[in-house]
Amino acid sequence: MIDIIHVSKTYPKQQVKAVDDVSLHIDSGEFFGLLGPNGAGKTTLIRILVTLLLPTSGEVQINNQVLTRKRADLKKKLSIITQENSLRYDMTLDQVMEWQARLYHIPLAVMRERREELLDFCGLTEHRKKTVRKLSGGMKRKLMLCRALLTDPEILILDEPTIGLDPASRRQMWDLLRRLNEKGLTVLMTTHYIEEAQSLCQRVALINKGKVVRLDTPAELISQLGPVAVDEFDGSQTRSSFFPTKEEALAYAESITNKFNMRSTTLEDVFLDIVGSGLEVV
Ligand SMILES: Nc1ncnc2c1ncn2[C@@H]1O[C@H](COP(=O)(O)OP(=O)(O)OP(=O)(O)O)[C@@H](O)[C@H]1O
Repeated sequence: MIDIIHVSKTYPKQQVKAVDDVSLHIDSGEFFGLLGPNGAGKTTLIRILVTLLLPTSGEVQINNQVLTRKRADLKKKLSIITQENSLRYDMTLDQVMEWQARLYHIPLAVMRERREELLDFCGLTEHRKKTVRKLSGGMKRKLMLCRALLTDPEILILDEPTIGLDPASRRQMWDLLRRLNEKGLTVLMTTHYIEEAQSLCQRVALINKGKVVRLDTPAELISQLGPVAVDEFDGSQTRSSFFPTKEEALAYAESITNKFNMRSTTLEDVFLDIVGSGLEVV
């Protein structure tokens, strides 16, 4: 499990407070989402989680032990997939995995066995002799997933795992992540695709200006806003209103003259409501 305890980060030169007193507890086996607009502090927070950045104050604990750069035993439990494609284009898939094994001192025999399993799991076995430059965007993402799993982490951290992927590749990645989570892997991810968070995450934290402004299950966040939405177009823009029941939504819809559409509220509505409302902190 991960405990983020009163973590703040100020970038000294710019004096930007990117993360502002964030505390979060993420259980073992949880699928957890960090959502927030551009510049909210999500990437900074996950870089702190994997000790790529040091917090200005506060600490991170893994299984109740303080994480520092020197704690190789704790760092081994975490694996990160960053937003950037960090693969070498001249390497084959097999070579990418071998390279990773050497970096992490994984014995060759162990690497071979895991590589077979992981390439098969991600549906990449038939492409193993190709160089990275010949892979599609979706395949590259899957290879980054295989590489991140080679060290057999307890916690997988993903920064925008499906950015730039087409809908089919995105759903394939969702299935892989779901299956990994079902096997017990703790998953923490950031995403701008709110329907992705709604579909995958057991809990989400909404972050803005470095602070956690909401933390709950997607279903609870939707229920708090009102599970039935009425969109009305007033001739220049669409406005959404939210209601606890269909009856109340219908009563409202009948009282207006604008064209309307009634639908289920989504996590995206919650996100837009919070981000657009000046954000009161919980
Ligand atoms: N290396 C850096 N030096 C100075 N300021 C930075 C640095 N990295 C990020 N920031 C600033 O910190 C704040 C948080 O940025 P961060 O990248 O963590 O946000 P984010 O939520 O991940 O954004 P996005 O969704 O766009 O990836 C922003 O104001 C950003 O400009």
